[in-house]
Amino acid sequence: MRSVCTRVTVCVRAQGPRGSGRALCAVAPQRALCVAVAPGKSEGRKGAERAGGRVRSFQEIPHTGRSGLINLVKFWREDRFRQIHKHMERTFNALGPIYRNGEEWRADRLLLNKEVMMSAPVQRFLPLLDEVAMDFCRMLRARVEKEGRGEEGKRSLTLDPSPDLFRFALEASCHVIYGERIGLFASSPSMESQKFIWAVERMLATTPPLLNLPLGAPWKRFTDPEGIPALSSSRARGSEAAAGGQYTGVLGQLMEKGQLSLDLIKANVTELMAGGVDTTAVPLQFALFELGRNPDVQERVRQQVRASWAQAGGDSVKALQGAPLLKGTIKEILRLYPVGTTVQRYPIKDIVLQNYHIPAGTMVQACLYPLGRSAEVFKDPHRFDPGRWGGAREEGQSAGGFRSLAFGFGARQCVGRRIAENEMQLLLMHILRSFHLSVLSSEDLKTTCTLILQPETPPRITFRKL
Ligand code: HEM
Repeated sequence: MRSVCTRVTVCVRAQGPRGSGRALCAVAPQRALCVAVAPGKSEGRKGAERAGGRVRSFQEIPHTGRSGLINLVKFWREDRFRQIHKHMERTFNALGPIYRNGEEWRADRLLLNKEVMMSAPVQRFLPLLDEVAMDFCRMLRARVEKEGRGEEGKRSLTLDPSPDLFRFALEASCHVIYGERIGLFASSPSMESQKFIWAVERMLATTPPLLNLPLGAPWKRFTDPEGIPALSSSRARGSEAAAGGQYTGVLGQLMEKGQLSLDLIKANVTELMAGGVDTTAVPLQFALFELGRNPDVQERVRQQVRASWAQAGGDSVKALQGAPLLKGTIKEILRLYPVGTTVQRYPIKDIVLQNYHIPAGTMVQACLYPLGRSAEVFKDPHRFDPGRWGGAREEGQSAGGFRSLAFGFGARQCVGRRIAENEMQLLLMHILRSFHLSVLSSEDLKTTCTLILQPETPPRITFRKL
């Protein structure tokens, strides 16, 4: 294993609702270790040296000098959780993910993977995402034309796109999960859609406080059949559509195949909904900002998109394949702004990290924010460069695999990964074909950690029609 530095400090246990294992902040664990990947070069930093060849004990790991509880209280008092990613950047250096899962969980997850991770279902739901991405651009073009400045056909409009990006992510998630549009880009959504939108908004708003409490009434509402309004109608519609060979969405597919119990389907669909909205809406804000403040990069990505679009004859799915810089843009955004700031694992047996002994059961967190901004891992780490994720490895860089951990890794990696990647790439592709992007100020965005990493103030973007 590579040599890494370790540094213990206050840790928050990341545990999603219903023990989902998602990257969310909650209470202090009994024993925890935060780490960020660093290559062998880091050997020699404080605490990293070998102790006469022996493996150092867990107690010898350098720490902040306070007990976890005192640290936690201090964090609460000073409201430093919002800046925990910066705190990690200052304080952590190291790595060590390993993990376990029950057999039962694994069997269910493999069934879910068949609907959302494998290439065949992804190909089936891509057109659904594309339809929403194209609608978003149509809506934005109409708005720029109506409210923008400048000569007709070339108008520009400066706005905070975050509410529209949230609506886009919600509409796209619903289309893939339920196989149905909820009409967020329509001038007035139907009452059923409106109720659903309120339910999802409530679910997202009640999640952070509930992380510190046992499963409570607000979350239970989402596990009741009424909490998933689309469930019953989807069942009826699903069998009709499936009979006609039509793609019915993830929910329809799961119900059609009947391999998971209804309870598990409800749980998984709820989790997909909870995990799939702001996780994509927020990186899209960062992406528009970075493309806006890096016009040369923006132009390079646009040229590739245009060439690929022309070659694909206007087929979005094919065009994506010919524009790897779009994928690089997403990877680059998640490197600089990892929406979930850590990935956690509990080693099932004792391990050695950076020559320290880590007992089994210690929660080990890989801290993605400092990892993504480390000069030891990425050349010129503060430069926004989608091209760095292309085939050729950067000079002096080690194997790429664990440099991109924003979606986690292994069997427990983000189950919505393919949805998220494609949804974001498709939207950026259509935006770049339609608009030139710029920002009023190219100063770094201030970020805050409220459940996920996001801008303190959403950036305003100028969209100029092309
Ligand atoms: C840029 C977007 C996203 C990022 C960066 C992200 C990141 C992550 C990470 C780091 C994990 C934990 C993985 C691990 O421990 O190895 C996770 C889990 C999860 N994500 Fe995402 N996610 C994103 C989008 C989505 C979307 C769109 C959905 C749903 C459609 C989703 C649903 C989930 C679920 C359900 C889990 C729990 C999986 C399990 O434990 O089996 N995520 N995500």
